[in-house]
Amino acid sequence: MAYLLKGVSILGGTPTDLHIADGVISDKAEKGAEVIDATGLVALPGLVDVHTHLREPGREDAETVETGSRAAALGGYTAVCAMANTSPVADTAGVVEQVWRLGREAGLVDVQPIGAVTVGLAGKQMAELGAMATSAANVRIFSDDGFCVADPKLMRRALEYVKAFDGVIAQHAEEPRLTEGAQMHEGEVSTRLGLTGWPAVAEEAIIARDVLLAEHVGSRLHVCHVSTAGSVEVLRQAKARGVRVTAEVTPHHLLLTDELAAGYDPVFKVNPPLRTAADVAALRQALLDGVIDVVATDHAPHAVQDKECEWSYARPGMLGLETALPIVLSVFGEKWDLIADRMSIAPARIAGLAGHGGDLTTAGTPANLTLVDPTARQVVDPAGLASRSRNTPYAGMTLPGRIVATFLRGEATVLDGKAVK
Ligand SMILES: NC(=O)N[C@@H](CC(=O)O)C(=O)O
Repeated sequence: MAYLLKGVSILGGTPTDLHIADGVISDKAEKGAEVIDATGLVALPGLVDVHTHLREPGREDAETVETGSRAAALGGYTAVCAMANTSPVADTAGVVEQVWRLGREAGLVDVQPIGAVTVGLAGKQMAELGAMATSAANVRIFSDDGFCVADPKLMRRALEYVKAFDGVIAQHAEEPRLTEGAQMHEGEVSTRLGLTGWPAVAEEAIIARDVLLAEHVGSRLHVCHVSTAGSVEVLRQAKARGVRVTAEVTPHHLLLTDELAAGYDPVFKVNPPLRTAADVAALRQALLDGVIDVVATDHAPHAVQDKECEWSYARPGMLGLETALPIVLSVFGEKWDLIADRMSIAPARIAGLAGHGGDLTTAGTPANLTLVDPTARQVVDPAGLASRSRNTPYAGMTLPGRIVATFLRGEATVLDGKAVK
């Protein structure tokens, strides 16, 4: 299939014609190419999410690789990294290969499995990292996300181990003793509501420890869902010293605050919790500065019974894939170079996904891209989402930026704002 995107603006530049043929960007017109009128549309390299929960195997009632892939494509993504906290846990070559195969069968985005750091995410014994790395799934990111690798000796060994294949440990930074029973951010609002607090220092202490460990062993560390101003300062100092650390922030931590817990609606319960307006401001600045490298969704679908219940019983987590770009656009405006770097180029580099985050002006680049109408406004309707779950914190909000089309290796996965399959 060949396409001609007529009058498209690549990263907000002067309108031009973009040719796609044989899976790549082409420098010449192809006979019989399907013409898409792209006047007013912006082309971005396909978005890449380094932190997605797809729930398969085990919780197919909340999401499957296929439904999550469809949500991703509709959100402008061409690749997602699937977190390991499935059931069974993705801690063996067998499970990561299963997820990878399901992703290929769905064929809507590249699904790159993340492997667990420890067996069963239990934090006791290192999983078979080497076997996962050399499996067909070619795992490079390892994470116990949902849980912190709290044991410093185990963390050190894991960091050392992945050096052999240029892997990276993605840490869920949460000191477990400091967050026992935690329900929301520890601060004024938690005191007022009488909910047990999750103090900022529980995140900052682990990041501080881990950057020192990564520095000591000369290995790569990635910090998941950074949520506090203090964490930003720890990262800023570590990067200034040359530590090999990268970090992500979620769309929800760039927009929402702990005040939302006041209504006790569990849709706003998430881990790490929503923080204060001062934290939100620091995270925004850190993304602009590059102290935080990427926006990652932490797309965390949950079944109705796990969310529509009492706050303290609800699972933490929010949907993210279908709203990430609109949220980032609403926060930063049309900063296309920033958006392309933080949502595609840098995440592709961190995850080692060659072929994603490429230069759309160069012929031969794999045609992984998305077309956005920045002027369109859409009201978020949970019932209209492609995800199998409904736990979006943005219901009823009007957001800018409609994803019009997405292409994976030159094949449309989304056209006219609708999934092709
Ligand atoms: N981010 C979340 O709030 N939830 C994650 C895991 C976790 O980090 O707790 C999930 O898998 O649901």
